[in-house]
Amino acid sequence: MKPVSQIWGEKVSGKQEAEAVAACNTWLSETDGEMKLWFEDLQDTLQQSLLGSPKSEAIVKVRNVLPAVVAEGALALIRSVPEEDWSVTQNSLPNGSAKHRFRGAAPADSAAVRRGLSSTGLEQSVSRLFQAFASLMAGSPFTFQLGRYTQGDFISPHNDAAQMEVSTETTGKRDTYATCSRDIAVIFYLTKSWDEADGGCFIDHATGDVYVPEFNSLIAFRVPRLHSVTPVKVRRPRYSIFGWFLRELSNGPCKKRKQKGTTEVEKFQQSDRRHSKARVQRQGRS
Ligand SMILES: O=C(O)CCC(=O)C(=O)O
Ligand SMILES: [Fe+2]
Repeated sequence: MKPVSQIWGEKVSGKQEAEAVAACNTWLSETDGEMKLWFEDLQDTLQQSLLGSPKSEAIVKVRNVLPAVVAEGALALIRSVPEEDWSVTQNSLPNGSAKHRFRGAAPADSAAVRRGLSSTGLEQSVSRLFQAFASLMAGSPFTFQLGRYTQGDFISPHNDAAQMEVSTETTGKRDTYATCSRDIAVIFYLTKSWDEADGGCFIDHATGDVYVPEFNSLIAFRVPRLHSVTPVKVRRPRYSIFGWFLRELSNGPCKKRKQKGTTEVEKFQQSDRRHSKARVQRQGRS
């Protein structure tokens, strides 16, 4: 980590960032302690409002999702992701997906998060963060990733509906795969002092409501739901953790993968590797 970094006009002390990351890691690793208690209320709120009967039509917004010091650590963590790990995604999907452009990093599904927990450094910290969010809907398979929108980035109206094959469990060296559809979308915002005038606002097309990304808050909703992100107007990055809780469609998990490189995370990782390779070549490293 740099001793003092200048990030789009924000002075950040490397020491403060390192301390925030350490506090975040400590809290997240206490799975049976404070974190579990902290998330209990949030779990109830989300599960009752999104899974209750009749099916909820509302978007749930929750403030102060993490203790303040942990949220600071999560922001420091996302800022410390190396530039080459951020992959641009823009209208590259052949399935007629909505127009969009933003950067994503560290995509992970349920099994990838479990594997990441036994690694070290940034990968472990990010996995812990994803695991914490995953506990909000314990038992559901999921996919999460880090998001970064900079000037001009956006997503045009779309409803998030998609099906995918994800690895849901790891037993020994073998992953179990299942065909899933997105069921609940969650977006956790990590950018400070963001105004409507900065763009990058979440628009709910069902109601016309505008959600300005608010530091340490999340929104969640049932998929499908038409929404968009307005173009970011400032150079300052808009950071988020976003993803979906999934519903298994197949009759029981499929034990064997159909084809190498077919899961959503693998596709992303392949494009990420191409992207990193291009950068490494440009930088003249071997
Ligand atoms: O970041 C947001 O506010 C929404 C992101 C979104 O809609 C998506 O990634 O599908
Ligand atoms: Fe979306």
